[in-house]
Amino acid sequence: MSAVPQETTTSAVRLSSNQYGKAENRVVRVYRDSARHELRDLNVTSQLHGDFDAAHTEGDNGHVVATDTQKNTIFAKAKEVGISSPEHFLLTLADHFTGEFDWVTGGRWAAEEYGWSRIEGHDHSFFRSAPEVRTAVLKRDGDRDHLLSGFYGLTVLKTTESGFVGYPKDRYTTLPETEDRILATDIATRWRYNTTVGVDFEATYAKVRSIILSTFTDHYSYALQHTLYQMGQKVITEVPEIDEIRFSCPNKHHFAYDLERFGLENPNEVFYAADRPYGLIEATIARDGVEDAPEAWADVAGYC
Ligand SMILES: O=c1[nH]c(=O)c2[nH]c(=O)[nH]c2[nH]1
Repeated sequence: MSAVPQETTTSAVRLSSNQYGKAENRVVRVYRDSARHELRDLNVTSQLHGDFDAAHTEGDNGHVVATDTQKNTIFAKAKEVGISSPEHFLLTLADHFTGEFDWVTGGRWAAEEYGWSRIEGHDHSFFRSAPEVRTAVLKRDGDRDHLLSGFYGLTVLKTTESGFVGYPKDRYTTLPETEDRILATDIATRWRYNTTVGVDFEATYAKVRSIILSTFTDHYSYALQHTLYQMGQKVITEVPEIDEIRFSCPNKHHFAYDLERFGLENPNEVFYAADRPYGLIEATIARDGVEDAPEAWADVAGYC
């Protein structure tokens, strides 16, 4: 039997949003201008927006700045411009790609930074020290920039000055009220700058981190929700360049272990640290009167 040629049909489609680039370039910049070396350790992703229609629809790569070229540019800029902060480095990349290629109208550049400290003050030996990973995401669309900074993985715990009472009780509620419990969480946060001009990103990062940590300690927490709100309120109050801050924080439950079975009292001294399930508390605190900017957050995975 001879095969009957099948008629193939193609649905009418159009190319909608697209972006492309090189993800997770692990660039380490060492400054060796003196015997006392400095170090920045980043994981950088570059993705371009613009007129790449023909590449998708025609197979014409005339506009496709190769992802390999984007990778090389990241390493070249680490040498030429240096890395004074993740945010400044991303702005450098954005200026380069939008300046160099007419059809590149914007993009998304993201970085994570890993913190190192000197081993006993040593000139050129370091240990990975920062408990948190610092993050930055820059989205450029024409002449509009959206810049998010943040961190994740900063684990904090307080052994008292936290409680949880007053919640509704129904037939499925078993949780006893407590006015004295452990409060522990891994802080993940991102904040949105209202400008990229004239900001000292290093100082601002240190300030926000410090506000978040000191706020965790400075009040009686009625719930993790209550604590996140206070952290956000303080950041927005004290940092005029920030209009919005988001938190995503697990409530890392610590249950007082039942020692009565062994004839022992346990006045909040011995706990079982459960790893799952965990409460997941997320909140955005925004400056009053300022419009939301959903496009700034569009490509951020999860809540923040
Ligand atoms: O800080 C808390 N927030 C909650 O929403 C909650 N729910 C719960 O069971 N424990 C807690 N703790």
